[in-house]
Amino acid sequence: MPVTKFSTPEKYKYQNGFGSYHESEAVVCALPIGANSPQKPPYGLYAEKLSGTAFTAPRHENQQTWLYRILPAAAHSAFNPRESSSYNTNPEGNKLHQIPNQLRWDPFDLDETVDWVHGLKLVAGAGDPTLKAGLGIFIFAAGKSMSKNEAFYSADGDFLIVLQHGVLDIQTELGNILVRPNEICVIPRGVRYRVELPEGPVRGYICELYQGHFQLPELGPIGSNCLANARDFQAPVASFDEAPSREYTILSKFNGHLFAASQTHTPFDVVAWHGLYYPYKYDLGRYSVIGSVSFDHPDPSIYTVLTAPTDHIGTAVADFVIFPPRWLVGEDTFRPPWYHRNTMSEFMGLIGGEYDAKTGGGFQPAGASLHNIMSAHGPDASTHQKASNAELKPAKVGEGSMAFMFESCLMVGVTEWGLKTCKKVQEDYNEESWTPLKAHFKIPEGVERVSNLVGDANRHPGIDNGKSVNGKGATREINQETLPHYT
Ligand SMILES: O=C(O)Cc1cc(O)ccc1O
Ligand SMILES: [Fe+2]
Repeated sequence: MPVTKFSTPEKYKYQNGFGSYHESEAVVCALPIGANSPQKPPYGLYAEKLSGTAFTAPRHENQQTWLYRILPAAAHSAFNPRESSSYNTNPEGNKLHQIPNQLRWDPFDLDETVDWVHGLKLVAGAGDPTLKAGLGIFIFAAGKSMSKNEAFYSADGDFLIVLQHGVLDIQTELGNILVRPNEICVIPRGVRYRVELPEGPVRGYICELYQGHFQLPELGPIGSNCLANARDFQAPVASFDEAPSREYTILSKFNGHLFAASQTHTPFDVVAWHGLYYPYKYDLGRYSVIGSVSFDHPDPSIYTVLTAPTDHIGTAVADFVIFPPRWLVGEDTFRPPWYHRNTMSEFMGLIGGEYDAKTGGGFQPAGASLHNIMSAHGPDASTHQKASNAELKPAKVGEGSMAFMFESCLMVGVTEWGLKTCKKVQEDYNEESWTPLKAHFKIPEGVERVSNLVGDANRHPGIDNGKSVNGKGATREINQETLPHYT
Protein backbone atom coordinates (compact mmCIF):
# COMPACT_ATOMS: atom_id res chain seq x y z
CA MET A 1 0.00 0.00 0.00
CA PRO A 2 1.42 3.38 -0.90
CA VAL A 3 2.38 5.47 2.09
CA THR A 4 1.05 9.01 1.99
CA LYS A 5 3.45 11.51 3.44
CA PHE A 6 2.01 14.48 5.22
CA SER A 7 4.34 17.29 5.97
CA THR A 8 3.80 20.68 7.52
CA PRO A 9 6.09 23.43 6.34
CA GLU A 10 8.68 24.07 9.03
CA LYS A 11 7.34 27.60 9.47
CA TYR A 12 3.96 26.34 10.68
CA LYS A 13 4.82 23.60 13.11
CA TYR A 14 2.70 23.64 16.26
CA GLN A 15 2.63 22.21 19.76
CA ASN A 16 -0.74 20.77 20.72
CA GLY A 17 -2.72 21.27 23.90
CA PHE A 18 -4.83 23.87 25.68
CA GLY A 19 -3.37 25.25 28.89
CA SER A 20 -0.39 22.95 28.46
CA TYR A 21 3.04 23.91 29.67
CA HIS A 22 4.90 24.24 26.38
CA GLU A 23 8.55 24.72 25.64
CA SER A 24 10.27 25.26 22.34
CA GLU A 25 13.72 26.12 21.05
CA ALA A 26 14.69 27.16 17.54
CA VAL A 27 18.34 26.41 18.23
CA VAL A 28 19.44 23.25 19.99
CA CYS A 29 20.05 23.81 23.72
CA ALA A 30 18.85 27.46 23.67
CA LEU A 31 16.56 26.71 26.62
CA PRO A 32 18.40 26.79 29.93
CA ILE A 33 18.00 23.57 31.87
CA GLY A 34 16.85 23.59 35.47
CA ALA A 35 16.81 27.38 35.81
CA ASN A 36 14.87 30.28 34.34
CA SER A 37 17.40 33.04 34.67
CA PRO A 38 20.95 31.72 34.72
CA GLN A 39 23.77 34.23 35.04
CA LYS A 40 24.59 33.73 31.38
CA PRO A 41 21.75 32.15 29.36
CA PRO A 42 22.81 29.94 26.43
CA TYR A 43 24.37 31.59 23.36
CA GLY A 44 24.44 35.01 25.00
CA LEU A 45 20.65 35.32 24.98
CA TYR A 46 18.74 37.54 27.40
CA ALA A 47 16.10 35.99 29.66
CA GLU A 48 12.81 37.89 29.88
CA LYS A 49 9.60 37.05 31.69
CA LEU A 50 6.19 37.79 30.13
CA SER A 51 3.45 37.53 32.72
CA GLY A 52 -0.23 37.09 31.95
CA THR A 53 -1.41 36.96 35.55
CA ALA A 54 -0.25 38.53 38.79
CA PHE A 55 2.91 36.89 40.08
CA THR A 56 0.90 35.69 43.03
CA ALA A 57 -2.07 34.29 41.09
CA PRO A 58 -2.92 30.78 42.31
CA ARG A 59 -1.25 27.99 40.40
CA HIS A 60 -4.39 26.93 38.54
CA GLU A 61 -4.68 30.45 37.09
CA ASN A 62 -1.07 31.46 36.86
CA GLN A 63 0.15 32.15 33.32
CA GLN A 64 3.60 33.34 32.38
CA THR A 65 6.28 32.56 29.85
CA TRP A 66 10.06 32.82 29.88
CA LEU A 67 11.56 34.16 26.68
CA TYR A 68 15.20 33.75 25.65
CA ARG A 69 15.88 36.48 23.15
CA ILE A 70 18.66 38.33 21.37
CA LEU A 71 17.75 41.66 22.98
CA PRO A 72 15.14 42.41 25.65
CA ALA A 73 11.82 43.91 24.57
CA ALA A 74 12.73 46.99 26.61
CA ALA A 75 15.43 48.07 24.15
CA HIS A 76 13.43 50.72 22.28
CA SER A 77 12.86 54.47 22.31
CA ALA A 78 10.06 56.15 24.28
CA PHE A 79 6.52 55.64 22.97
CA ASN A 80 4.81 58.61 21.37
CA PRO A 81 1.12 58.97 20.52
CA ARG A 82 0.37 58.14 16.89
CA GLU A 83 -2.68 59.22 14.93
CA SER A 84 -4.10 60.54 18.16
CA SER A 85 -6.93 62.41 16.49
CA SER A 86 -8.10 59.51 14.33
CA TYR A 87 -7.18 56.27 16.10
CA ASN A 88 -9.49 55.54 18.95
CA THR A 89 -10.69 52.15 20.01
CA ASN A 90 -11.15 53.27 23.57
CA PRO A 91 -14.58 52.63 25.04
CA GLU A 92 -14.50 55.80 27.10
CA GLY A 93 -13.49 57.98 24.13
CA ASN A 94 -16.11 56.26 21.99
CA LYS A 95 -19.48 57.15 23.37
CA LEU A 96 -21.20 53.83 23.95
CA HIS A 97 -24.89 53.87 23.14
CA GLN A 98 -26.73 51.65 25.59
CA ILE A 99 -29.98 50.80 23.84
CA PRO A 100 -32.51 48.03 24.33
CA ASN A 101 -33.23 47.61 20.62
CA GLN A 102 -32.47 44.39 18.84
CA LEU A 103 -29.78 45.30 16.35
CA ARG A 104 -28.65 43.66 13.18
CA TRP A 105 -25.93 44.68 10.76
CA ASP A 106 -25.59 43.98 7.04
CA PRO A 107 -22.24 42.43 6.08
CA PHE A 108 -19.36 44.72 6.96
CA ASP A 109 -17.27 45.92 4.02
CA LEU A 110 -13.85 44.67 3.14
CA ASP A 111 -11.29 47.46 3.23
CA GLU A 112 -8.25 46.95 1.05
CA THR A 113 -6.66 50.28 1.98
CA VAL A 114 -5.57 49.48 5.53
CA ASP A 115 -3.45 46.99 7.45
CA TRP A 116 -4.33 44.95 10.53
CA VAL A 117 -3.65 47.73 13.03
CA HIS A 118 -5.79 50.24 11.18
CA GLY A 119 -8.50 47.79 10.24
CA LEU A 120 -9.78 47.39 13.81
CA LYS A 121 -13.16 49.02 14.41
CA LEU A 122 -14.71 48.93 17.85
CA VAL A 123 -18.37 48.12 17.26
CA ALA A 124 -19.52 47.42 20.81
CA GLY A 125 -18.18 46.91 24.27
CA ALA A 126 -18.50 47.20 28.01
CA GLY A 127 -16.12 48.17 30.75
CA ASP A 128 -12.75 49.79 30.70
CA PRO A 129 -9.26 48.50 29.88
CA THR A 130 -7.75 50.80 32.53
CA LEU A 131 -9.68 48.86 35.15
CA LYS A 132 -9.09 45.54 33.43
CA ALA A 133 -12.83 45.06 33.32
CA GLY A 134 -15.12 44.06 30.49
CA LEU A 135 -14.65 43.43 26.82
CA GLY A 136 -14.44 45.14 23.43
CA ILE A 137 -16.02 43.75 20.28
CA PHE A 138 -14.29 44.67 17.03
CA ILE A 139 -14.96 44.21 13.37
CA PHE A 140 -11.73 43.97 11.41
CA ALA A 141 -11.23 44.43 7.69
CA ALA A 142 -7.80 44.82 6.11
CA GLY A 143 -6.24 44.46 2.69
CA LYS A 144 -2.59 45.25 3.34
CA SER A 145 0.07 43.28 5.15
CA MET A 146 1.70 45.11 8.03
CA SER A 147 5.10 46.52 7.17
CA LYS A 148 8.00 44.11 7.66
CA ASN A 149 9.42 46.66 10.09
CA GLU A 150 6.46 46.80 12.44
CA ALA A 151 5.10 44.87 15.37
CA PHE A 152 1.87 45.51 17.24
CA TYR A 153 0.61 44.59 20.67
CA SER A 154 -2.41 45.37 22.76
CA ALA A 155 -1.85 46.24 26.39
CA ASP A 156 -5.62 46.29 26.81
CA GLY A 157 -6.50 42.64 26.60
CA ASP A 158 -6.43 39.25 24.89
CA PHE A 159 -7.63 39.18 21.28
CA LEU A 160 -9.92 36.32 20.32
CA ILE A 161 -9.86 36.61 16.54
CA VAL A 162 -12.73 35.03 14.60
CA LEU A 163 -11.71 35.01 10.97
CA GLN A 164 -14.58 35.38 8.53
CA HIS A 165 -12.72 35.92 5.26
CA GLY A 166 -9.18 35.32 4.02
CA VAL A 167 -6.05 34.00 5.70
CA LEU A 168 -3.91 35.56 8.45
CA ASP A 169 -0.23 34.80 8.52
CA ILE A 170 0.74 35.95 12.00
CA GLN A 171 4.35 36.29 13.02
CA THR A 172 4.44 36.49 16.80
CA GLU A 173 7.33 36.77 19.20
CA LEU A 174 6.67 33.15 20.13
CA GLY A 175 6.47 31.84 16.57
CA ASN A 176 4.24 31.73 13.51
CA ILE A 177 0.55 30.95 13.27
CA LEU A 178 -1.36 30.56 10.04
CA VAL A 179 -5.05 31.22 10.60
CA ARG A 180 -7.13 29.67 7.84
CA PRO A 181 -10.86 29.80 7.10
CA ASN A 182 -12.96 28.42 9.96
CA GLU A 183 -10.12 28.84 12.43
CA ILE A 184 -9.86 31.17 15.41
CA CYS A 185 -6.80 32.50 17.12
CA VAL A 186 -6.08 33.97 20.55
CA ILE A 187 -3.25 36.47 20.99
CA PRO A 188 -2.71 37.29 24.66
CA ARG A 189 -2.23 40.80 25.99
CA GLY A 190 1.27 42.10 25.35
CA VAL A 191 2.44 39.54 22.81
CA ARG A 192 3.99 41.41 19.87
CA TYR A 193 3.05 40.34 16.38
CA ARG A 194 2.62 41.35 12.79
CA VAL A 195 -0.02 40.20 10.38
CA GLU A 196 0.55 39.39 6.72
CA LEU A 197 -2.27 38.68 4.31
CA PRO A 198 -1.02 35.97 1.94
CA GLU A 199 -4.36 35.58 0.18
CA GLY A 200 -5.58 39.15 -0.05
CA PRO A 201 -8.21 40.95 2.02
CA VAL A 202 -9.33 39.65 5.38
CA ARG A 203 -12.35 40.32 7.53
CA GLY A 204 -13.71 39.07 10.81
CA TYR A 205 -14.61 39.71 14.41
CA ILE A 206 -12.58 40.13 17.58
CA CYS A 207 -13.54 39.84 21.20
CA GLU A 208 -10.93 41.66 23.25
CA LEU A 209 -10.98 40.53 26.82
CA TYR A 210 -9.96 43.31 29.17
CA GLN A 211 -10.09 40.94 32.14
CA GLY A 212 -8.77 37.44 32.71
CA HIS A 213 -8.17 34.85 30.00
CA PHE A 214 -10.16 32.34 28.05
CA GLN A 215 -10.37 28.81 29.34
CA LEU A 216 -12.15 25.64 28.31
CA PRO A 217 -15.65 25.32 29.77
CA GLU A 218 -16.29 22.73 32.47
CA LEU A 219 -17.74 19.51 31.05
CA GLY A 220 -19.79 18.48 34.08
CA PRO A 221 -21.83 15.36 33.43
CA ILE A 222 -20.65 15.26 29.79
CA GLY A 223 -17.47 13.69 31.13
CA SER A 224 -13.90 14.14 30.04
CA ASN A 225 -14.23 14.69 26.30
CA CYS A 226 -16.23 16.52 23.64
CA LEU A 227 -16.93 20.16 22.88
CA ALA A 228 -13.50 21.64 22.13
CA ASN A 229 -10.89 19.03 23.03
CA ALA A 230 -7.69 20.34 24.60
CA ARG A 231 -5.38 18.61 22.14
CA ASP A 232 -6.85 20.48 19.19
CA PHE A 233 -5.49 23.85 20.31
CA GLN A 234 -2.21 24.67 18.63
CA ALA A 235 0.57 26.92 19.89
CA PRO A 236 3.52 28.00 17.74
CA VAL A 237 7.08 26.79 18.06
CA ALA A 238 9.94 29.21 18.62
CA SER A 239 11.13 30.96 15.48
CA PHE A 240 13.28 34.05 15.15
CA ASP A 241 14.30 36.52 12.46
CA GLU A 242 17.93 36.57 11.59
CA ALA A 243 17.39 39.85 9.77
CA PRO A 244 20.16 42.41 9.79
CA SER A 245 19.73 45.27 12.23
CA ARG A 246 17.28 47.83 10.92
CA GLU A 247 14.68 50.29 12.18
CA TYR A 248 11.54 48.75 13.65
CA THR A 249 8.40 50.41 14.91
CA ILE A 250 6.58 48.91 17.87
CA LEU A 251 2.91 49.89 17.88
CA SER A 252 1.07 49.70 21.15
CA LYS A 253 -2.67 49.78 21.65
CA PHE A 254 -2.79 51.25 25.12
CA ASN A 255 -6.18 52.18 26.55
CA GLY A 256 -7.53 52.06 22.99
CA HIS A 257 -5.05 54.60 21.67
CA LEU A 258 -2.09 54.02 19.40
CA PHE A 259 1.49 54.69 20.46
CA ALA A 260 4.71 54.06 18.55
CA ALA A 261 8.29 53.45 19.64
CA SER A 262 11.32 52.72 17.51
CA GLN A 263 14.19 50.29 17.87
CA THR A 264 17.10 49.19 15.75
CA HIS A 265 16.65 45.44 16.08
CA THR A 266 13.95 42.93 15.26
CA PRO A 267 11.31 42.30 17.92
CA PHE A 268 11.04 38.75 16.53
CA ASP A 269 14.23 37.54 18.17
CA VAL A 270 12.95 34.96 20.65
CA VAL A 271 15.12 31.89 20.14
CA ALA A 272 13.47 29.76 22.81
CA TRP A 273 10.61 29.96 25.27
CA HIS A 274 8.76 27.98 27.88
CA GLY A 275 5.58 28.64 29.80
CA LEU A 276 1.80 28.81 29.83
CA TYR A 277 1.25 32.24 28.26
CA TYR A 278 1.26 31.98 24.48
CA PRO A 279 -0.88 32.56 21.39
CA TYR A 280 -2.81 29.64 19.98
CA LYS A 281 -5.25 28.71 17.27
CA TYR A 282 -8.16 26.29 16.96
CA ASP A 283 -10.00 24.86 13.97
CA LEU A 284 -13.75 25.16 14.63
CA GLY A 285 -14.26 22.09 12.43
CA ARG A 286 -12.77 20.00 15.25
CA TYR A 287 -15.55 20.90 17.68
CA SER A 288 -17.39 17.83 18.94
CA VAL A 289 -21.01 18.94 19.22
CA ILE A 290 -23.30 17.69 21.97
CA GLY A 291 -27.07 17.92 21.67
CA SER A 292 -30.40 16.49 22.72
CA VAL A 293 -31.16 13.00 21.45
CA SER A 294 -34.68 13.02 22.83
CA PHE A 295 -36.66 16.24 22.92
CA ASP A 296 -36.45 19.97 23.64
CA HIS A 297 -33.86 22.54 22.72
CA PRO A 298 -30.97 22.77 25.21
CA ASP A 299 -29.26 26.00 26.21
CA PRO A 300 -26.59 27.16 23.76
CA SER A 301 -23.96 26.80 26.46
CA ILE A 302 -23.49 23.28 25.09
CA TYR A 303 -21.76 24.95 22.14
CA THR A 304 -19.20 26.88 24.21
CA VAL A 305 -15.69 26.71 22.76
CA LEU A 306 -14.00 29.01 25.26
CA THR A 307 -15.19 30.90 28.29
CA ALA A 308 -13.80 33.85 30.20
CA PRO A 309 -15.29 33.59 33.67
CA THR A 310 -16.08 36.36 36.10
CA ASP A 311 -15.46 35.75 39.78
CA HIS A 312 -19.00 34.41 39.95
CA ILE A 313 -18.98 30.74 39.02
CA GLY A 314 -20.95 30.02 35.86
CA THR A 315 -21.25 33.66 34.82
CA ALA A 316 -18.93 34.70 32.01
CA VAL A 317 -17.64 38.07 30.99
CA ALA A 318 -17.43 36.43 27.56
CA ASP A 319 -18.41 33.02 26.30
CA PHE A 320 -17.37 32.15 22.78
CA VAL A 321 -20.13 29.91 21.45
CA ILE A 322 -20.46 28.38 17.97
CA PHE A 323 -23.30 26.82 16.00
CA PRO A 324 -21.58 24.21 13.84
CA PRO A 325 -23.22 21.76 11.45
CA ARG A 326 -25.04 19.18 13.56
CA TRP A 327 -27.86 16.67 13.58
CA LEU A 328 -31.19 17.57 15.15
CA VAL A 329 -33.37 14.65 16.09
CA GLY A 330 -35.68 16.03 18.78
CA GLU A 331 -39.15 14.53 18.82
CA ASP A 332 -42.16 16.77 19.28
CA THR A 333 -39.79 19.67 19.55
CA PHE A 334 -39.68 23.13 18.12
CA ARG A 335 -36.09 22.70 17.02
CA PRO A 336 -34.75 26.25 16.51
CA PRO A 337 -34.00 28.37 19.58
CA TRP A 338 -36.99 29.28 21.68
CA TYR A 339 -38.15 32.87 21.98
CA HIS A 340 -36.29 34.35 24.87
CA ARG A 341 -35.08 37.31 26.88
CA ASN A 342 -31.67 36.80 28.34
CA THR A 343 -30.00 38.37 31.35
CA MET A 344 -26.79 38.06 29.32
CA SER A 345 -26.10 40.04 26.15
CA GLU A 346 -25.65 38.18 22.87
CA PHE A 347 -23.49 39.48 20.04
CA MET A 348 -23.62 37.15 17.05
CA GLY A 349 -21.75 36.88 13.79
CA LEU A 350 -21.84 34.53 10.83
CA ILE A 351 -18.67 33.14 9.30
CA GLY A 352 -20.48 31.43 6.45
CA GLY A 353 -23.67 29.70 5.38
CA GLU A 354 -27.03 30.22 7.03
CA TYR A 355 -27.85 30.27 10.76
CA ASP A 356 -30.73 27.88 11.45
CA ALA A 357 -32.50 30.34 13.76
CA LYS A 358 -32.62 33.07 11.13
CA THR A 359 -33.59 31.70 7.75
CA GLY A 360 -35.34 34.84 6.56
CA GLY A 361 -32.20 36.05 4.78
CA GLY A 362 -31.36 39.08 6.92
CA PHE A 363 -28.52 37.50 8.91
CA GLN A 364 -25.72 37.16 6.43
CA PRO A 365 -22.09 36.07 6.50
CA ALA A 366 -19.90 38.98 7.69
CA GLY A 367 -22.97 40.60 9.25
CA ALA A 368 -23.79 40.68 12.96
CA SER A 369 -26.55 41.04 15.51
CA LEU A 370 -26.79 42.24 19.08
CA HIS A 371 -29.51 41.18 21.45
CA ASN A 372 -28.68 43.05 24.58
CA ILE A 373 -29.75 42.30 28.12
CA MET A 374 -33.47 41.44 28.12
CA SER A 375 -33.90 42.36 24.44
CA ALA A 376 -36.53 39.86 23.31
CA HIS A 377 -35.61 37.72 20.33
CA GLY A 378 -35.86 34.32 18.73
CA PRO A 379 -36.54 32.82 15.33
CA ASP A 380 -37.87 35.13 12.65
CA ALA A 381 -41.43 34.57 11.43
CA SER A 382 -40.45 32.48 8.43
CA THR A 383 -38.25 30.21 10.56
CA HIS A 384 -41.08 29.77 13.04
CA GLN A 385 -43.50 28.95 10.27
CA LYS A 386 -41.17 26.32 8.80
CA ALA A 387 -40.04 24.78 12.08
CA SER A 388 -43.45 24.46 13.66
CA ASN A 389 -44.73 22.58 10.63
CA ALA A 390 -41.63 20.61 9.69
CA GLU A 391 -41.67 16.85 9.53
CA LEU A 392 -39.51 15.87 12.48
CA LYS A 393 -37.21 13.34 10.92
CA PRO A 394 -33.52 13.51 11.80
CA ALA A 395 -32.10 16.52 10.00
CA LYS A 396 -28.65 17.94 9.54
CA VAL A 397 -28.65 21.68 10.11
CA GLY A 398 -26.00 24.22 9.40
CA GLU A 399 -24.29 22.21 6.67
CA GLY A 400 -21.44 24.43 5.42
CA SER A 401 -22.36 27.04 7.99
CA MET A 402 -20.78 28.52 11.10
CA ALA A 403 -22.49 31.11 13.26
CA PHE A 404 -21.02 32.22 16.57
CA MET A 405 -21.89 34.27 19.61
CA PHE A 406 -19.96 36.38 22.10
CA GLU A 407 -22.22 36.12 25.13
CA SER A 408 -21.51 38.43 28.06
CA CYS A 409 -23.00 39.07 31.47
CA LEU A 410 -22.38 42.78 30.80
CA MET A 411 -24.63 45.31 29.11
CA VAL A 412 -22.91 45.90 25.80
CA GLY A 413 -22.92 49.43 24.41
CA VAL A 414 -22.67 50.20 20.72
CA THR A 415 -20.18 52.73 19.40
CA GLU A 416 -21.01 55.63 17.14
CA TRP A 417 -19.20 53.73 14.38
CA GLY A 418 -21.34 50.66 15.00
CA LEU A 419 -24.58 52.56 15.15
CA LYS A 420 -24.10 55.18 12.46
CA THR A 421 -20.76 55.56 10.69
CA CYS A 422 -20.60 52.01 9.33
CA LYS A 423 -24.06 52.47 7.79
CA LYS A 424 -24.85 48.77 8.18
CA VAL A 425 -27.58 48.79 10.80
CA GLN A 426 -30.78 47.29 9.40
CA GLU A 427 -33.63 49.67 10.08
CA ASP A 428 -36.30 47.05 9.53
CA TYR A 429 -34.93 44.24 11.71
CA ASN A 430 -38.04 43.98 13.91
CA GLU A 431 -40.44 44.36 10.99
CA GLU A 432 -38.67 41.63 9.06
CA SER A 433 -38.30 39.25 11.95
CA TRP A 434 -40.97 39.31 14.61
CA THR A 435 -43.75 41.77 13.84
CA PRO A 436 -45.08 39.43 11.11
CA LEU A 437 -45.61 36.68 13.71
CA LYS A 438 -49.27 35.68 13.80
CA ALA A 439 -51.24 34.82 16.92
CA HIS A 440 -52.47 31.21 16.71
CA PHE A 441 -54.13 31.07 20.12
CA LYS A 442 -57.52 29.35 19.98
CA ILE A 443 -59.58 27.78 22.74
CA PRO A 444 -61.44 24.79 21.34
CA GLU A 445 -65.15 24.56 21.81
CA GLY A 446 -66.09 23.03 25.17
CA VAL A 447 -62.86 23.79 27.03
CA GLU A 448 -63.50 25.48 30.34
CA ARG A 449 -62.10 28.99 30.75
CA VAL A 450 -60.70 28.52 34.24
CA SER A 451 -59.16 25.36 35.55
CA ASN A 452 -56.95 24.94 38.55
CA LEU A 453 -57.06 21.19 38.21
CA VAL A 454 -53.99 19.76 36.55
CA GLY A 455 -54.27 16.14 37.62
CA ASP A 456 -57.23 15.13 35.56
CA ALA A 457 -56.32 13.64 32.21
CA ASN A 458 -59.81 14.12 30.91
CA ARG A 459 -59.20 17.83 30.94
CA HIS A 460 -56.54 17.48 28.27
CA PRO A 461 -58.31 16.50 25.08
CA GLY A 462 -56.31 15.09 22.23
CA ILE A 463 -53.90 12.99 24.23
CA ASP A 464 -53.72 9.42 23.13
CA ASN A 465 -52.90 7.31 26.20
CA GLY A 466 -49.80 9.37 26.78
CA LYS A 467 -48.07 7.62 23.90
CA SER A 468 -47.96 10.45 21.47
CA VAL A 469 -47.86 14.09 22.25
CA ASN A 470 -50.13 16.06 19.97
CA GLY A 471 -50.04 13.10 17.58
CA LYS A 472 -46.82 14.48 16.11
CA GLY A 473 -44.69 11.41 16.28
CA ALA A 474 -43.26 11.46 19.78
CA THR A 475 -43.09 7.91 21.04
CA ARG A 476 -42.01 8.32 24.63
CA GLU A 477 -44.22 7.06 27.43
CA ILE A 478 -45.29 9.86 29.70
CA ASN A 479 -47.84 10.28 32.44
CA GLN A 480 -50.56 12.13 30.66
CA GLU A 481 -51.67 14.10 33.73
CA THR A 482 -48.52 16.15 33.56
CA LEU A 483 -49.17 17.26 30.00
CA PRO A 484 -50.58 20.74 29.75
CA HIS A 485 -51.35 20.22 26.03
CA TYR A 486 -54.46 21.17 24.14
CA THR A 487 -54.92 20.33 20.52
O1 LIG B 1 -30.41 33.92 20.06
C1 LIG B 1 -29.72 33.14 19.43
O2 LIG B 1 -29.91 32.87 18.24
C2 LIG B 1 -28.63 32.36 20.14
C3 LIG B 1 -29.24 31.25 20.90
C4 LIG B 1 -29.27 29.99 20.37
C5 LIG B 1 -29.89 28.96 21.06
O3 LIG B 1 -29.89 27.73 20.53
C6 LIG B 1 -30.49 29.19 22.27
C7 LIG B 1 -30.45 30.46 22.83
C8 LIG B 1 -29.82 31.49 22.14
O4 LIG B 1 -29.72 32.71 22.66
FE1 LIG C 1 -30.46 34.41 22.00
